[in-house]
Amino acid sequence: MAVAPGWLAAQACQRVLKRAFSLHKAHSIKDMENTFQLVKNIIPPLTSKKHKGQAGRIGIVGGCQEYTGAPYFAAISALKVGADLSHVFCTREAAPVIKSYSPELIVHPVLDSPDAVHEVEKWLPRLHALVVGPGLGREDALLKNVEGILEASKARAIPVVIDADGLWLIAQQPTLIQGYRKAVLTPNHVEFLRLLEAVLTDPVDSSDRRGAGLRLSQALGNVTVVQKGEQDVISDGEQVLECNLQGSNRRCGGQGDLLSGFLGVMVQWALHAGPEKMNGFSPPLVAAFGACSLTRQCSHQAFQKYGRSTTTSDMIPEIGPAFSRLFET
Ligand SMILES: NC(=O)C1=CN([C@@H]2O[C@H](COP(=O)(O)OP(=O)(O)OC[C@H]3O[C@@H](n4cnc5c(N)ncnc54)[C@H](O)[C@@H]3O)[C@@H](O)[C@H]2O)[C@@H](O)CC1
Ligand SMILES: Nc1ncnc2c1ncn2[C@@H]1O[C@H](COP(=O)(O)OP(=O)(O)OP(=O)(O)O)[C@@H](O)[C@H]1O
Ligand SMILES: [Mg+2]
Repeated sequence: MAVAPGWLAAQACQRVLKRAFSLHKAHSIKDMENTFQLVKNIIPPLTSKKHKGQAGRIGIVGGCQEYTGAPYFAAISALKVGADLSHVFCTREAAPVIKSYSPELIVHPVLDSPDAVHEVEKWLPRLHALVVGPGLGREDALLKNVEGILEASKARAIPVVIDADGLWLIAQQPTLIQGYRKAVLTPNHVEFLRLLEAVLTDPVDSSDRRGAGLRLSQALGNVTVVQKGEQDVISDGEQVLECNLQGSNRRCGGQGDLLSGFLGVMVQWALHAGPEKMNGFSPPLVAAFGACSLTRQCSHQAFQKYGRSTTTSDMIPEIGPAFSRLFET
C-alpha cells in the first residue's frame, strides 16, 4: 500500500508531541500542538526575495583563554538554525582558536581591549540580537566591559540572551537587566539557585520550579527566565510554559550553549513576528519554547546514534533534521 508523505509526516509529528506532553498533566497534546504552531508562525520563510542578513545577524559575547568551545557552540547553532551571520566578540587569545573551528564565524578579538565597549558598540546597529556569557569567564575586567555592552544594547533595544558567566554578572548586579523585557535568562540548575539567592529577599521553595521561576521573573521585572533541567520551565512572570520533549540522559557540556544560540535567533524572529502571532503569549516565551524543544530534539537524535559516547559536537549535524521534524511538518 502506498503511504502519502504527508501522512507519514503527520504521524512523526504526533509521535514527537506524545513524547513531549505525555508527562505533564497540565497540558494536553492539543496545547502542545498549539505551542509548536506558535513557533512555526515565527519562522521566516526561505524565499528568493531576501538578501543576506535578513534572517538574522547575531552576536555572541564570550570566549576567553579557558573557554573557546562554548562561544563556538552558541555561534554555530545560531547559523545552523537559520541566521545569516554570526559574530563572536571574545578575548584576543581566544580568537584564533575560535576562528580555527569554523570559517563560517566572524570573530572579533576585542573583549579584553581597553576600548572593548566601543569596539562592540560600533557593531550593534548591524546586529539583531546578542547572546552574552557562553565561555566568558569571570574576570573582573571582562565583566566590567560586558556591563557596558549590556547598557549599550539596552539603549538600542536589542534583545539579549544571557547565559553562563553572563548570569554570574547578573547575580552580582541584577539591576543591569531589571525590567528589560527583551532579556531572556537561561540558567542551569546551579545558576538558577544563584539567581534566586541574589534576587529574592524572601525564602522560596526551589523544588516548586514553576513557582520559583515565576517569582524570579517577577522580581526581575518580567525578564523571561528559562530554567533548564529535566523539564525546561519558562516564565515571563505572567505565564509559564514547560518543555518536556524527550532529550537524552547524556549531560555533556555544551548543550546549554547550543540552546542559547538557537534562542538568540528565535527571540528576534518572535519579536519581529509580533504579538498578534503569539496567541496571548509573549514573544520571548514562544522563542524560548522553540529553542528548548530544538535542543532536546537534537540531543535525542544524537543519542539514538551515539549513545553514551554522544557529545555536543554530535548534536550539530542533527540541527537541520531536528528543526524540520519539529517545525516543518
Ligand atoms: N567547551 C566549553 O568551552 C564549555 C564551556 N562552558 C563554559 O564554562 C563556564 C562555566 O560554566 P559551568 O556551567 O561549567 O559553570 P560552573 O563552572 O559554575 O559549574 C560547573 C559544574 O560544576 C558543578 N558545580 C558548580 N558549583 C558547584 C558546587 N558548589 N558544588 C558542586 N558542584 C558544583 C556543577 O555540576 C556545574 O554544572 C561558562 O563560561 C560556560 O559557558 C560550558 O558552557 C560547557 C562547555
Ligand atoms: N535532567 C535532564 N533531562 C533531560 N534534559 C535535560 C536535563 N537537564 C538538562 N537538560 C537539557 O539539556 C540542555 C542543556 O541544559 P543544561 O542544564 O545542561 O545547561 P548548561 O549546564 O548550561 O549546559 P552547558 O554545558 O552548555 O553550559 C537543555 O536543553 C535542557 O533541557
Ligand atoms: Mg551553561
